[in-house]
Amino acid sequence: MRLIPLNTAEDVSLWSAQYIVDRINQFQPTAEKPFVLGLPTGGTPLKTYQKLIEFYQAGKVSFKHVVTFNMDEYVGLPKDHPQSYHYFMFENFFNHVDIQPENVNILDGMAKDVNEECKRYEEKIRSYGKIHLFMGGVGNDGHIAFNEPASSLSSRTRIKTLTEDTLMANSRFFNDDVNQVPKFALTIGVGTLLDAEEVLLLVTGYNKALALQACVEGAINHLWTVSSLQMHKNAVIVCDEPATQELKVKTVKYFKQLEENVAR
Ligand SMILES: N[C@@H]1[C@@H](O)[C@H](O)[C@@H](COP(=O)(O)O)O[C@@H]1O
Repeated sequence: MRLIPLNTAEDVSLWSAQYIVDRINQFQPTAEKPFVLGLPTGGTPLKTYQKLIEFYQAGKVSFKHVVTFNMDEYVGLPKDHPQSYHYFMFENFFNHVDIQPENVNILDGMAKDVNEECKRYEEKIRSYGKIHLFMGGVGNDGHIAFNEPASSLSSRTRIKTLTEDTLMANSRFFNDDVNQVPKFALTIGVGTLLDAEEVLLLVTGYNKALALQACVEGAINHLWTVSSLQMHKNAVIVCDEPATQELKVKTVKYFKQLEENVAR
């Protein structure tokens, strides 16, 4: 695991966007050999998307041969609902870059047969071999995608019931009315995420401090599904200073020193 402790959320967005751009450019994607990128929604990655758009506008990256898979989607929200993850992704990212719409994959939360939809999604990912880089955020309770506490650490894409904590946290997008938040979501599994070649996790703000502690210092535990990243061969976690509040000073120092050595 690599932990990159930065100062501000702004630093996290710039670092992560640059990292993604570098990965895409190193890969030199073509129509026959596209770069496969996993993507999250939420407040945390918003600025990363803005930076990616800026890099695209400056001619530093193209998404023409990038295929994307989003992590999750609410059940029962149509694609044009302003709080659906479909809407979020097109509004905040896809509409502003040169990605080909047929290369965008997002779970269909309106599917008649959700189990079939989840199976189809897994098969589509497999048809590309693997996801090269999966960017993610984390919930206050340590959930990754919508893998709520006690999700199996080998789970695959499926429907999940959202916890009270998540409904409360996400009610800020639904007029602060918890009753408007969908109770179910389709989500990639922890196993699906761990299959990616590389995972890039963004963690910002005080309210993520316990989740970051569980991820970096805690034992692997299904109650904090983000801790599963300890089993991944290539997990990079980028955080701001407020998110490190619950980490030991020694832990932060250790990872900072490692990064200084990398830079030299
Ligand atoms: N399913 C999403 C997660 O993928 C996201 O990581 C989390 C945190 O979102 P935010 O970045 O807004 O704190 O919210 C939702 O529950």
